[in-house]
Amino acid sequence: MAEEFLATEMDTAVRVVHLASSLCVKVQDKLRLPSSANGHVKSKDDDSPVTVADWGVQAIVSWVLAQVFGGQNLSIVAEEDTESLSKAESLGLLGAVSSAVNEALSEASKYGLPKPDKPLETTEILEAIGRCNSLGGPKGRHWVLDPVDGTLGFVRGDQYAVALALIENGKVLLGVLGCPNYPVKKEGLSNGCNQPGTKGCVMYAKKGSGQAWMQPLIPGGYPEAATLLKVSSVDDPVLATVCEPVERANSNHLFTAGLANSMGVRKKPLRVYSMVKYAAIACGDAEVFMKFAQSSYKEKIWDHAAGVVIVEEAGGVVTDAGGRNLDFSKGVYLEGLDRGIIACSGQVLHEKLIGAVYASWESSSL
Ligand SMILES: Nc1ncnc2c1ncn2[C@@H]1O[C@H](COP(=O)(O)OS(=O)(=O)O)[C@@H](OP(=O)(O)O)[C@H]1O
Ligand SMILES: [Mg+2]
Ligand SMILES: [Mg+2]
Ligand SMILES: [Mg+2]
Repeated sequence: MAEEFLATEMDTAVRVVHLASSLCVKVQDKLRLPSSANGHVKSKDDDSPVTVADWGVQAIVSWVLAQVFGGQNLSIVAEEDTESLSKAESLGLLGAVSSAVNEALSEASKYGLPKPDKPLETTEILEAIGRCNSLGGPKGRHWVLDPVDGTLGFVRGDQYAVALALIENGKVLLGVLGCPNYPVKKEGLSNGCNQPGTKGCVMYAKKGSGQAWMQPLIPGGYPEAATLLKVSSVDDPVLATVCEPVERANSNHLFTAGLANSMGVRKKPLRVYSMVKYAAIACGDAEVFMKFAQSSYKEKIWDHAAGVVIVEEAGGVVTDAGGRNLDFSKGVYLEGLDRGIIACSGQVLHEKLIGAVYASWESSSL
């Protein structure tokens, strides 16, 4: 019998996101200790934070993908690089990354993944991180990774996500989101996620399957059960929950409040770090997600690829503010994006929101 399309890719991606999420949980716990907080976080040139977890996840995902699919023709587009980590003054940080990576990889077989014969040397870890320097593009297969999305949320002990997607010829074929702090609902648990009282899940979907799935995160291993995800059936804006980025610098809160108000939304917006916003739409906890960054900012593919396919396969709609599909074929950036990104649980809310965008744009340029 022919193997199911992308079966190995999907299986590997889901398993490695579980493993990566376990690394993040441990690092986030350590960040709570005042003694290690500073040593595990660094500022990038744009003043955004990067942590042991960002580099650690990028290293293990890259290493596992290379083991399973061969390093030769592997293309990985990912957020982090090795520049600051390779500097002499970063020796302590590199040591912390190395410990986190080797601790996680020592558990890899519990996740059904390959495991190194001996702990990886720091040179191998830097190589794995540095290999993820592909620029993507319109042709061929590219893995797309945001090792920690919402790093600000991560360092603040809040929501964040591990996001891995596979793009082929510009289309997102599969997406996986690890959401270690996502509150898994009781209703979800009754359907097979049999870990009462836990938080944390991994969501995943394959393009065109019409299905999106959620597994609980379980400590130290890979779960048997998965639950089907479905977007909310609410299409009345009065009942809808709108989510958006926490930081004003990342999305225009005033503009989105105006849009929400004009489409008839009454509830206060839910401000959540990271692609957990896509997760909330996919599993029916929210109905609308909007992000309107400053016009000088170019959205990156790793901030959206996994979330978009999961929301779409769970029954939702994701477009730019002009109603067009996001274009993942142009390299690292979502080139040609019209103003902002909107994701809705269904067509009705989506049409109302697009209408509100047009009305507001016309009135603002009068
Ligand atoms: N100026 C600006 N405008 C818009 N977006 C930006 C900007 N700067 C960064 N980023 C990217 O936003 C990612 C975090 O988005 P969030 O939706 O999680 O924002 S927020 O943290 O809740 O405010 C964040 O992802 P991570 O770096 O992976 O955390 C960035 O890729
Ligand atoms: Mg990100
Ligand atoms: Mg990131
Ligand atoms: Mg970042």
